[in-house]
Amino acid sequence: MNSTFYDSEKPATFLGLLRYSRFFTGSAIITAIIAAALSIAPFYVISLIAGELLKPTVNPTRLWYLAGVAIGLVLLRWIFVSLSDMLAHKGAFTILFTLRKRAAQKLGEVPLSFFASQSSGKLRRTLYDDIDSLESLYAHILPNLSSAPIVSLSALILLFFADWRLAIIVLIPLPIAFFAQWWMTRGMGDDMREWIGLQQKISGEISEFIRGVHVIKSFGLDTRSFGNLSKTIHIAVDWAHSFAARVTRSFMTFAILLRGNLVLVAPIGAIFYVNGSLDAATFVLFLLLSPLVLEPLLTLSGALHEKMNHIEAMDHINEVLTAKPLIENHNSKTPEGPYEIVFDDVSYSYGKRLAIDHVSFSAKADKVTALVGPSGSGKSTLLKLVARLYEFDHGHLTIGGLDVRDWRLDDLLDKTSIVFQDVVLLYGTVADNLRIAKPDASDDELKEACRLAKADGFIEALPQGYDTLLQERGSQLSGGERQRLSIARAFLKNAPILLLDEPTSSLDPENENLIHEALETLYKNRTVLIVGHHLQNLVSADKIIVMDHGRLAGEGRHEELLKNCPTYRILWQDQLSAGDWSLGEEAGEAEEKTGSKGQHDNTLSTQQDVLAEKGGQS
Ligand SMILES: Nc1ncnc2c1ncn2[C@@H]1O[C@H](COP(=O)(O)OP(=O)(O)OP(=O)(O)O)[C@@H](O)[C@H]1O
Repeated sequence: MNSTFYDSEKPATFLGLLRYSRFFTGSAIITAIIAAALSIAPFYVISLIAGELLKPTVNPTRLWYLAGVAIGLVLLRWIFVSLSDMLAHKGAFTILFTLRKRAAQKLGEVPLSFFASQSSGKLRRTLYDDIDSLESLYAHILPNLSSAPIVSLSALILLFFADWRLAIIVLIPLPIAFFAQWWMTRGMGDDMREWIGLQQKISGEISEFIRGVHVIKSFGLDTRSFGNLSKTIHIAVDWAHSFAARVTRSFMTFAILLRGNLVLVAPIGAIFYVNGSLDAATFVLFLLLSPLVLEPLLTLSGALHEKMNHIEAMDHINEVLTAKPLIENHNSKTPEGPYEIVFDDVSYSYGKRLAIDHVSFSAKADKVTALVGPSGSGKSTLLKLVARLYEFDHGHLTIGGLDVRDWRLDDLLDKTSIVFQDVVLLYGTVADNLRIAKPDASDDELKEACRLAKADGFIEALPQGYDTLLQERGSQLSGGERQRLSIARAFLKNAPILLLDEPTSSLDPENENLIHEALETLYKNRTVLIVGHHLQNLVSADKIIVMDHGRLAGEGRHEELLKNCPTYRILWQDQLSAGDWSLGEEAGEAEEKTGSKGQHDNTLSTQQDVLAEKGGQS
């Protein structure tokens, strides 16, 4: 992650990217220019043949000779065209590959907040479509652009040498065509931007559609219910029709005017021929070459249209390439531990939305600190700040005495195990997914970690056990199974800092108890920061931090908070009510029980105990 093979944060430019493939693209341009020069030569030879044929006595040997030369030149031109095409494609794919690698490297360096500001559809379009679209630039447009002027210029020079009067006639449509083109394409740059914006919108909405299709189905709705997507597609189709009509009109006018020079050259050349001021061979040469003088301008015009697309694509690519990476201080020495985590007046906003508001607290080394609070109060954000997935805006955050921004990122990730609510499983086997936590883990280590995480049972029941290929995002596993795999990863990694964001949120009560036993083992001698909603599972935490609307509402042990922290008391009471029993007597029972369970009771579930008792009684 630390090694960069490019200038980080520098935007890419069309010319700058050529340095990734100097040899191939340079050779492609040279061979395209040679091919262009060769494309004029056969016409000259053909005009000589025509002149020969119009002589009173035809020399067959010379005719055969000239025909042979013309065919040879055509063949030679095709060899250079093919060579140029092959080299240009090699060059283009080298550039695309390097650019994609550069973008992927940058995505690995930016904080998670970068992804929050981009829709996944847009990002995918940038990495795939926008980068792919540059292929036509380097493989086709660039060689064509380099050779087109050569064809024009060499044909024009030849014609000026042959007859300067008629050569001027050849050029007459040029200013008229340019004026017409400019007139008809005014304001199209903005239209193009609008078009690209529409495409991005569709791409984003398609991603939403795919992500949300199960919700649509589960509510018995059909695809017509995706009003936004279909509305955007209809707007895009109407827009594309009217835009295509405008582009076609302007392009056709330009093309007709440029190709129209023959309309002037043929009659005026005929007059010159009849009055004897132009010989037959030269006249034929003009008839053959006149269209070629201005025709390459059509290539140039097409390339300019394409360039608008490419400018837009390059803007998107540069949004990724110039994104600010996380700053690393490579000189700092990673602390050896113990790893106390201290928030000192820390604030963080998602854009303009303040999520953490001047929060200060410490999570003692090798102790369990629980983060609780109403939904949206900022608990998960605090965990993400510790793992530096987001960069806090204000205050200080230290781990083991060192500012988190001074930690080497690799070391920080190395010392931290994270279990999130949304478990990310990648395409690969169960074992591959586990080894993300420890690439060199032996099979026995995998099995031991899974045993501790209570994941061994279901893995062994899979068709190929640890070698079972997981479908996309592990969709053949239940939420609880995916979560247990994630906990197994934490066991495997064996890091001294443990960040858990509702690790048991997808588990049924039976599994939840099992996992809590497993987690108790995992907690030993680690600094643990755990976000949880089920307070009854957290009452024996060494410290509980209560968050409310991004602020610290209280801190301490369960009993202290029940007395001193209204937010906590409300949360606790809400949970007792949600447990389907009244707050009166039984809530009191629960509190009493909590108090009586002592400071280091490992069975964390007060409410479950009470409920179990209720079950036993009934
Ligand atoms: N990526 C994001 N972009 C914008 N706002 C966000 C983002 N993630 C979270 N927020 C907002 O920040 C605030 C804190 O969110 P956070 O997820 O930290 O809360 P939480 O206490 O963990 O919530 P929950 O218990 O529901 O998981 C919320 O108001 C949330 O809407």
